[in-house]
Amino acid sequence: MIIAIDGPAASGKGTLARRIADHYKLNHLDTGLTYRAVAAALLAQGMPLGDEAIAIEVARHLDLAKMDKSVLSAHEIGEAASRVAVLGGLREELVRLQKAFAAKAPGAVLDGRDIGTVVCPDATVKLFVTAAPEARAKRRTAEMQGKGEDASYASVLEDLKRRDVRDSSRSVAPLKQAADAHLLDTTEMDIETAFQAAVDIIDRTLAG
Ligand SMILES: Nc1ncnc2c1ncn2[C@@H]1O[C@H](COP(=O)(O)OP(=O)(O)O)[C@@H](O)[C@H]1O
Ligand SMILES: Nc1ccn([C@@H]2O[C@H](COP(=O)(O)OP(=O)(O)O)[C@@H](O)[C@H]2O)c(=O)n1
Repeated sequence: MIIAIDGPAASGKGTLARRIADHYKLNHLDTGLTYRAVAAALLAQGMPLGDEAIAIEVARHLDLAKMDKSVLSAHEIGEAASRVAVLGGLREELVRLQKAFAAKAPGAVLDGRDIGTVVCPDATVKLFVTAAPEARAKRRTAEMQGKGEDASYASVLEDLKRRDVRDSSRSVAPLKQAADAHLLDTTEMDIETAFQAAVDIIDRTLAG
């Protein structure tokens, strides 16, 4: 069983993906971390984020098990990740790794931007998780402040909107809802309510 979860930044897709994987005893891959890991490596080497040859080389040596979320979740790495994510050759390399992860038993939950459209077009269930930009910015600001990062609501909102535009308008694998994905708008839902809504959709789909 494969569950594909896509959506914009800070919509809650990662939180849902982790809980759903736990609930159905599936593996979980946060595919955003793969783009973040490549961006972080380029930044650390002082290389331009548009250097596709080096980005591909980094991706070829990427070990999914060694990606450190606590380091990679930094706000500026998210911005850099969306810049490398426009590179088609890099995407091919990362999608290869993501597909191999999804193929392993007993199945997986993957979250990202193009899971339902490109990585797992035949997923058992597809969710497109969204929320109003203001709700997402509020969540991300609280998350960053909770980790002691310096964050203002206004600048986080501006950054998220800019990233949404870049992710939705790029020519390769743009962020978009797959035709057969279920829309889950979590603007007015807390985490528990969103999780229950997702489980309802998944169970209904599995029951046919
Ligand atoms: N429905 C929700 N209501 C309130 N906060 C939420 C909700 N879903 C997620 N969060 C919080 O918002 C932040 C971003 O969630 P996350 O799952 O990391 O989003 P994404 O993976 O889409 O970027 C986290 O701090 C998370 O705990
Ligand atoms: N499947 C994916 C996952 C992430 N990405 C890119 O990677 C960036 C960071 O993704 P993320 O999921 O870690 O970001 P958040 O939604 O957690 O803020 C996104 O803005 C996208 O540009 C992508 O292009 N395709």
